[in-house]
Amino acid sequence: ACQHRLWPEIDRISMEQLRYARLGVGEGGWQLFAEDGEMKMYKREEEVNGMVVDPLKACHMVRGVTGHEMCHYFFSPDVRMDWETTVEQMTVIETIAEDTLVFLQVHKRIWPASQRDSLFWSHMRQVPDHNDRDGHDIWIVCNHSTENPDFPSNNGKFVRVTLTVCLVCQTFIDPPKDGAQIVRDNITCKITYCSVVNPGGWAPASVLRAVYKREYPKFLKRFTAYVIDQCKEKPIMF
Ligand SMILES: CCCCCc1ccc(-c2ccc(S(=O)(=O)CCO)cc2)cc1[C@H]1C[C@H]1c1ccccn1
Repeated sequence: ACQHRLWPEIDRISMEQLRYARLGVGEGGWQLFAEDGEMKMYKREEEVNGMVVDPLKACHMVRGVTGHEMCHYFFSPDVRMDWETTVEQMTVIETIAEDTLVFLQVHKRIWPASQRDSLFWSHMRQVPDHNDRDGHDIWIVCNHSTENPDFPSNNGKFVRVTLTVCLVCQTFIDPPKDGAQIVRDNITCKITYCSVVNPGGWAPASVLRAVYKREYPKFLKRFTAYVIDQCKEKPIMF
């Protein structure tokens, strides 16, 4: 992977997104727009050329899974269609490394806008976390739009969205008493999910904001429930 032409960009954007995810929501005009238990969703209202591109930041605490497990299932193409209900087709068009893939996805049409597709590299990485006392690493998956001459955007069929997404997960362990073995009940995963999606072509602001408000909470709730369900009978992947 390190000699691939995209590697410098992949490395830079992944680390930029890690820093961005770890910034609090206290400053920068974030407004809380959805809450569900431990999940809090914030957005900023932004437009580019009259198109809504509202950045989103979701913070969540999930008990019983590790950050490695969360990122593993988010990254894996094999299970993508099990939890990603807003995607009609998903293809891995390039394998840059075992932790770095290029996806082409056709998204379900959102009436009255035209149907979208997305083409992005996806990179998963473990990052040592220096200021974490119990020394548990951070796992991140970063998805960022890219181009590929074999799959030109706006090929007449779909409008190509551009996106940058990151899922940053940190595992916290509440060690059991008397040195007993760690079980899932002793584990909590702190999740920060950030996304900026440019719709790629005009779509009514009211439609987009309504879709974002409906789809993002559903998406994150469904994904985290999926991972909890997949992991509960399996040995812990730290
Ligand atoms: C007129 C609609 C314009 C934009 C539609 C659109 C496309 C892709 C995406 C998107 C692309 C990737 C990701 S991911 O986290 O990398 C996982 C892999 O699939 C997530 C969401 C979002 C939206 C925006 C609707 C919004 C929306 C939000 C959550 C689910 C579905 N739709």
